[in-house]
Amino acid sequence: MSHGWGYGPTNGPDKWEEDFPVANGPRQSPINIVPKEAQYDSTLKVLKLKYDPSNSNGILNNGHSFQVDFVDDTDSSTLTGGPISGTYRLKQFHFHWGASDDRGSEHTVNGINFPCELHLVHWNTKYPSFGEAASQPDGLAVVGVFLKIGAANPRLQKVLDALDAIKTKGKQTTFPNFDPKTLLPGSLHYWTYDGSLTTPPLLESVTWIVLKEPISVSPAQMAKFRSLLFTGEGESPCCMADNYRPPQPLKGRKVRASFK
Ligand SMILES: Cc1ccnc(S(N)(=O)=O)n1
Ligand SMILES: [Zn+2]
Repeated sequence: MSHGWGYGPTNGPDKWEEDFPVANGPRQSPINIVPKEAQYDSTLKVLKLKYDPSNSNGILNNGHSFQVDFVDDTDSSTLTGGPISGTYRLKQFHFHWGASDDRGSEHTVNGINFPCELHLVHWNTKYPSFGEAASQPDGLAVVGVFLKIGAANPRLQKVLDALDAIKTKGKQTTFPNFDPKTLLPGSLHYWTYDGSLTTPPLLESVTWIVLKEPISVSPAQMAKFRSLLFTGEGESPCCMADNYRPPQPLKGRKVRASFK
């Protein structure tokens, strides 16, 4: 790719291997999850997510999605338990979504797409920084949450109300006192497998933890996601949507389930 990666016909997921050959590696993400083929593992622990709302810092349109960044210089917002050992700190959360409600998630379940998927990105504190951790096979843990069309989700609204201030690429604003725990479903039952970042540099450093239960999002709220732009101020506008990578080959990996 002569220009930066993206989701268009000339720089989208099928082209990423040109600059990021790991795109064809053995543990790429996302994947299609087939519940009947997932192995129940009774040794998997309960997920423990402990988030301090005062750690939420800012919200940024990065030109591929938008992300809410967290102060991660202490162990005040962490993920422990589940399939991981040790302590992983929350770095940021972001979403992937479709131009229409029939697509948008990265992971699929029995080949079914959801309109949107939330990713909460955490890094292993056995490494000195997120950047260091991202290059290690056990460096990152991402919790994935599906969003399903239904009633408007009041917990999502605070995030969506901030999007008017970050419409174009590079715009950011403050986003204090937000508890990402409010975005989680009632059940923390999950599937887990060894994978990668789903956007370049596609590093194979992610323990994926995909929650079985979706949270709701209304059609009007989905329209809010789609009101963002991939493009910067003054550029010809391109609506931010279809910012998802399709499922990748499993290549012999096992998906485990924390539930029967
Ligand atoms: C922080 C980060 C970078 C790239 N990709 C991801 S993702 N989509 O795998 O969570 N997260
Ligand atoms: Zn993501």
